[in-house]
Amino acid sequence: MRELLLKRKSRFILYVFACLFPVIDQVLKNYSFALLIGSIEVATIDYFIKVLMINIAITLLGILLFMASRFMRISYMRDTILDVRLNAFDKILKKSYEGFSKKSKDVYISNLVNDVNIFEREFFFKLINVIFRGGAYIASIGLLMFMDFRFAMVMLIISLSVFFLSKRFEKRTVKLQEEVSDNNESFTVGISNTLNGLEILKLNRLEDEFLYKSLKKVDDVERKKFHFTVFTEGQRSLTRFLGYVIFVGILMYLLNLAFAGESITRITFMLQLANSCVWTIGMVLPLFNDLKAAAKIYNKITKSDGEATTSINKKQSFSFNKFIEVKDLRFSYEGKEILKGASFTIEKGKKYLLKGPSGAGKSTLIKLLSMIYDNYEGSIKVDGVDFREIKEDTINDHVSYIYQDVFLFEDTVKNNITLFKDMPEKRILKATKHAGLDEFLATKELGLNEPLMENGKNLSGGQRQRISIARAIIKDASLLFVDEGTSSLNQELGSAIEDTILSLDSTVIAISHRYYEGITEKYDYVLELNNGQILQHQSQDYLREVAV
Ligand SMILES: Nc1ncnc2c1ncn2[C@@H]1O[C@H](COP(=O)(O)OP(=O)(O)OP(=O)(O)O)[C@@H](O)[C@H]1O
Repeated sequence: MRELLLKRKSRFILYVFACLFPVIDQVLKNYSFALLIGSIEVATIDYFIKVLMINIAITLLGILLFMASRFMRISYMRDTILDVRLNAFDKILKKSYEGFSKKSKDVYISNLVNDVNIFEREFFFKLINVIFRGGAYIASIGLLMFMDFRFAMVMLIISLSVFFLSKRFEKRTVKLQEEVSDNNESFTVGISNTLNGLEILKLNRLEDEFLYKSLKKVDDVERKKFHFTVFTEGQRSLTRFLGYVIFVGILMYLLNLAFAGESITRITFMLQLANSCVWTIGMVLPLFNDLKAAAKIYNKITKSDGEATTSINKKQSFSFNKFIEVKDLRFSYEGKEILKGASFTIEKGKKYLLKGPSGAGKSTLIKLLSMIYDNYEGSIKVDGVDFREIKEDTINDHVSYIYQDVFLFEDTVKNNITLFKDMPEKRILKATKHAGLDEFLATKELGLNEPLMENGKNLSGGQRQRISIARAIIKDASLLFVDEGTSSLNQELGSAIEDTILSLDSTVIAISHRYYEGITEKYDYVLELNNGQILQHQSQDYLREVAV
């Protein structure tokens, strides 16, 4: 939190000063009010007019101070909130794929929207109040020390006692704010799931059931917010009540001074200063707890979860010229063993067809070979270098993927294929031709510049798949992973695309449940995954055996 506020140190100091401007205004107003009351005692029209002029001048000064304070604070707050959003986004982007996929993406959306909003709403509003009230308290107690040292010391001791009392509420306040944040996450995930499956819900007339579930989640969020508000307001009420009790004591003491002959102006001014101390006790102390809660939210959305987000200890870069050797590979999901000592070798330039029953672990194996997971046993080495020593980001330039689930950006066909890189048009057209996109592009007035809707909503499944295939082809990567890459294409196009994939120079490791006559035989090897083990076959032999 401190590093965020002090990132712009001089502007933060200016911000604190700006928050203190109203303190000057308040002290001056207290004094001018005391003069006004005191004018009853003096009882001359000249004195009254003088006091009135002072009051008007102080009111005008107050307006100027308010405007200056706001102007000086606003840009600092705006830039700091922008930093919070950037830091929160940065934390998500720096996550490893494995770390990222542990939570639903909607949790991250909730962090970026709900939590940032909580922070924005709570933090600066509370901070300005703490600084202003804290400043007013120090100014008031300082002036009181000049006027009546003993009285000021008693006020100080009372304030410290209430401060320690309110500290006892801190833990619970932070916890309740965290619960609000967690419930916001769960609500966002629930709503997103409902919207994602809306088509199925409508077709099966399940809307009411899901509406009820959503309402329940809204209810949970609101209940948590209510608990938080009740608890924080409860604190405020308690400290306010203590404030009233203290105020009655102060009033009795000042009445005694008045009976002893102290001037009305002085007594009124002391009353105003003491009042400002009492209100500080009543209002600032609970705000400290609210600030702590907002800071906790900031840490939650911007600080690392403790998982390794970068590969700082890894020194090697990915380079694949000969072999990838997998030895005795074991991998489990939460105790469920998927790979049980698989060993095989991938030779550069060869084409591998990964076969196995549904749920055998084929996609998992591809994730391990593309360095998405690293919590495995055994070893994976590329040209003799252990995967665990290779920086994850260095593999990206060497690997392409064609998956069944295609992600498309809300941008042109061209940018979706080149992934926003500058590439010669000739190279793009070659890739679109190989991916079977020519016919589709010919129907579009803007051709490659045809805009796509969010995730390619305006395309058919096959068209989306072909764009992803062109994206993989154009990358010209040394290693190409294909997971059911042609499943949404018809037999004719699927076989043509698979033929294209097999004609690339890349080493191909593909999962496919489809058999294309005369094409599938072009794979060099079949890796058969069964019961966590890999059996490597010459593809011709394997396919002949299966056909029999
Ligand atoms: N992130 C995950 N967390 C926990 N279990 C998982 C996860 N991903 C996959 N599994 C489980 O691991 C097993 C292997 O899944 P995987 O997707 O690798 O199989 P597959 O052979 O590709 O299956 P299919 O041919 O049906 O796509 C399955 O039982 C699956 O339920």
